[in-house]
Amino acid sequence: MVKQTIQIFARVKPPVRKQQQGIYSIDEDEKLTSSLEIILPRDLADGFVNNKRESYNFKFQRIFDQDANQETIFENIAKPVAESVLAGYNGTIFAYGQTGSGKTFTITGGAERYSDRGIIPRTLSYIFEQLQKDSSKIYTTHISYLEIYNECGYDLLDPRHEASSLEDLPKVTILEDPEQNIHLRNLSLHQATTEEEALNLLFLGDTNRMIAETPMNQASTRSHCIFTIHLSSKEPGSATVRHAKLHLVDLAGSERVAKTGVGGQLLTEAKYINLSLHYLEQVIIALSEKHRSHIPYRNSMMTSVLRDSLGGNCMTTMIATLSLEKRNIDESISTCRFAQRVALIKNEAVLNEEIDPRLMIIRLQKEIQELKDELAIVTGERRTEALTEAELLQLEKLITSFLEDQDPESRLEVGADMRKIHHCFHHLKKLLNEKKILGNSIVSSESKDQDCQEPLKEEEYKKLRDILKQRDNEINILVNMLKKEKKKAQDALHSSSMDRSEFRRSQNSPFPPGNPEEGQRRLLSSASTQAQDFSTSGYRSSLLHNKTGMRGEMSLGRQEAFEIFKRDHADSITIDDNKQILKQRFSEAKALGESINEARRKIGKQMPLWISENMAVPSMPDLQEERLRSQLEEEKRRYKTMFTRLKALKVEIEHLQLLMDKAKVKLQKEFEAWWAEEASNLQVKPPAVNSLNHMKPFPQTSESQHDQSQFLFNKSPLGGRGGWIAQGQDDMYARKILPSPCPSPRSQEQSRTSTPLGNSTPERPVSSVPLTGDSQTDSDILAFIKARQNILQKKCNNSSTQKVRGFHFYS
Ligand SMILES: Nc1ncnc2c1ncn2[C@@H]1O[C@H](COP(=O)(O)OP(=O)(O)OP(=O)(O)O)[C@@H](O)[C@H]1O
Repeated sequence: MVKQTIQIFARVKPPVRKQQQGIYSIDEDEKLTSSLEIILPRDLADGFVNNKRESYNFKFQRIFDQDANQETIFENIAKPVAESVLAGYNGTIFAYGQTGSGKTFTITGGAERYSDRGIIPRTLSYIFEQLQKDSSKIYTTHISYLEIYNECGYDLLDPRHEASSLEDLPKVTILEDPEQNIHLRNLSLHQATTEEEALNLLFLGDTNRMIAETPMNQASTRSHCIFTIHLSSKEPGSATVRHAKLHLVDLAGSERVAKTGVGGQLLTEAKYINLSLHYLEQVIIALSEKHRSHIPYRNSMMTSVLRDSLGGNCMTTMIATLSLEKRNIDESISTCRFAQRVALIKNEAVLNEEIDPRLMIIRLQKEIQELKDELAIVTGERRTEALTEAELLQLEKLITSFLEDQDPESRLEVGADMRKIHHCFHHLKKLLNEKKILGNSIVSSESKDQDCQEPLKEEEYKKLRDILKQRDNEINILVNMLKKEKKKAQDALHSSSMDRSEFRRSQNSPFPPGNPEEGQRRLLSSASTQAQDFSTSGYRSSLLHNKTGMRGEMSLGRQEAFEIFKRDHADSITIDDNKQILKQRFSEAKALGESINEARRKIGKQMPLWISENMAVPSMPDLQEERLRSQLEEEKRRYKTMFTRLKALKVEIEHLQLLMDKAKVKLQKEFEAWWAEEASNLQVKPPAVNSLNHMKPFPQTSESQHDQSQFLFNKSPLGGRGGWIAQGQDDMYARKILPSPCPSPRSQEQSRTSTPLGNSTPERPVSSVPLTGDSQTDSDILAFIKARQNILQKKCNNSSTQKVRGFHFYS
């Protein structure tokens, strides 16, 4: 058992602007702890609720200042926890702090650079590396990803996510067994056999979390997320399995409601969040008080799930994320205060070992069968058939050699067959009787002779004594054998009743209720099928296609709008950068692959040469041999270095692909949100002639807004048919502003100047039409409109009075 208080660390986030930085100092001098001093600016101190102290001091195991990179955080905080998990102890790392203080950045990582990978991907990488190195045990790794939002649990890895939204999926609920162990119903476990599979699961969960978000539900800020690595290990042949869990927890923002100034739905959410963080605080206060017997874990889902991590069987670490900008000082002080209380909590981590019920059952079944066999022998239930002649002969031979053996320790081995044992007894009795008669006659004749003969020689006397001793031994051995058999039979009866109670006990294992063997088999088989589903990058791309697949169904205009949206989006720089880096890494990997093949080829060529040299003159190492040997060594070294680099590149490429995929999903999502918002705006305010003024710009950079205005007037979503897009309609309601049959002079002018590709129906006033989103149908509609316009145009030309109509919309 390892007793340890919860370890607390602090991480200071770099400020957005340097001038907003609050005043603080970190004292690293002390040996075991570091201290953080926060100086409250005078203006803030005046309004600060608790008191007017100007300086606050907090102690932490270590404080990481703004310049600490992700590698340092992993090495110092997460790696020791991962090591204890590998040793079989439970571990938890949770990040606590206000919104925007860097919890997600620390736990999951940033979305821009490979070097920004957070604790989860680095820990996965480390754990899988260690598992590969250790061949003395068989390891199994499963992943689960739980989100708690408004006190409801959601499985972020539920395969049904693709078909339904988060809210429609079955909620994860808590079950407590009689031993007060917590089980989570509807939370799926997915086997991950490689780092890549585990990263895919992380990506899948994060994407599902992002997809579920709406502007009204910024779940990432207002939900708690628990990514769990379940590790089981077992020595080959042993039925004892070690289970360890590592929870990596990204808590919701800890700010107080009053400050956030929220209302309505957001207030409800904030209340839930504050309530669950409040209950977390209650649990922590109760745990830090010495004589409290009741700890209110059950008050919230999060404290129930993290029960073991808080004052239980777990090595727990907290990271207080601090944003020490002036306006966030009071929240940071609250976070530090919370951490000080957490530091008082003592945990007791034990190795979680249990007998694998499946293996135990197999072993017991085998033993039972053996015992049954033996029991049958003892009770004579079986083998009633008489021994064959050959068997009898064989037995008698055995008895003879046993009797002739001078070794007093020798044994008569006939096996656990009562027929044979009985036969031995009979035979020995017969021999003994024969000897007796013979002996008697000898004795009588001898005694007759004795008077006239010499007394028995000492040697003969000794010989007879030995024979007697041997007989005694034989009898003892046979009696012992009989006793042993009887005892085994009794034990067999006893064990089978023990077996039943063991079986009952095993039902309290973490496997689903019911038959444990069946439960685990089901769990493993479903996990392995799911693992297959998630294992390949093909799965990831198909997932991405499904998540972003809306594009395939887009109307032409919407597609074009998306292209422009994408081009102007702030994230496109990151995507492009990552694309560039990916390209570089791919070509580096390709070059490395070629070099590796070359090195392998060289090694393959040099090896036989070296061997033949060696064979030719084995005992005389000459210069040539020495040269070949060092060349070979050099090639091998080069090969190893390149291979290691290639492996690292593969991981980096995978990660970059995940980052890009995630960015793409985010982009698509933002576009959909923007499009939908525009659609509802248009429905509220029917667009007038100058309705273009109402259109909301793309929610991006100023540069993009400039481009957007160009887009509005220069780019035609209809592939140069001479119209403009009226943004913001869902596919079914999308309206394309099309040339109206009777143009106003002004609009004609505008058309001429603003439509570069105005070749088909450009110089006409515009009108609109609802499109369906189906490209075939849309082009039919457009063809119809065009034909209609031609007719109307003719009509207009005939008409003597030309009305200025400007834009109008067909509905
Ligand atoms: N140590 C850091 N170095 C560089 N950038 C950081 C750091 N910490 C956070 N950031 C950046 O600050 C922003 C907010 O961080 P993050 O999303 O991690 O905050 P959070 O505490 O998880 O917020 P929320 O409660 O909303 O989830 C992100 O853009 C992130 O990249």
